[in-house]
Amino acid sequence: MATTRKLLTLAMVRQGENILLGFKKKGFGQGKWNGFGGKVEMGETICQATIRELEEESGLIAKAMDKVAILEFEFLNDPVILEVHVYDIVKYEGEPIESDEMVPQWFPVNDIPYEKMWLDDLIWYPEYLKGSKFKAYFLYEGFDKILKHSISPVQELPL
Ligand SMILES: Nc1ncnc2c1[nH]c(=O)n2[C@H]1C[C@H](O)[C@@H](COP(=O)(O)OP(=O)(O)OP(=O)(O)O)O1
Repeated sequence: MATTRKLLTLAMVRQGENILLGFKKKGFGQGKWNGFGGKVEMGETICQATIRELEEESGLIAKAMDKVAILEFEFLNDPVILEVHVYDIVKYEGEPIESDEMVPQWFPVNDIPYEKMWLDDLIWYPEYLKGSKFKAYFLYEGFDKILKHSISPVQELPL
């Protein structure tokens, strides 16, 4: 089966011991808490898409960011691989506001609502919270079962 890749972004916003998550009101991942992001559109760089999606979904304007991970998601019997570029938003302006897609809320990092998040988050958030840079791969069967995964630290990530 020939595979195709879809590029997506995910912006992580942390302030000290708190992390900002958004409750997805509609679309893919509806009913889950997640970082802020979406598809990279035609003619856009991954960085531009990260900034646009963060503003659209949370109202925050990214001023400095650092790529921390690339996550690959494959779904059994689905030729589309999701390649999610994860950025730590180091500096931003504005206050979180509810959007059409997301309801933002701060959570203490030791009380992240993993039971209402993607299963894979439980695996890679701890790496992110440690400050590591990494690549990870997840093979899902449906949306609620991970058949296989790998996670490996890296020194550098491509922009
Ligand atoms: N498994 C998993 N864990 C953590 N985060 C994610 C996943 N799968 C994902 O797709 N994501 C992230 C990556 C993106 O940030 C969003 C999905 O974006 P989506 O809502 O599909 O993209 P938009 O461009 O905003 O969508 P529409 O506006 O076209 O509906 O979840």
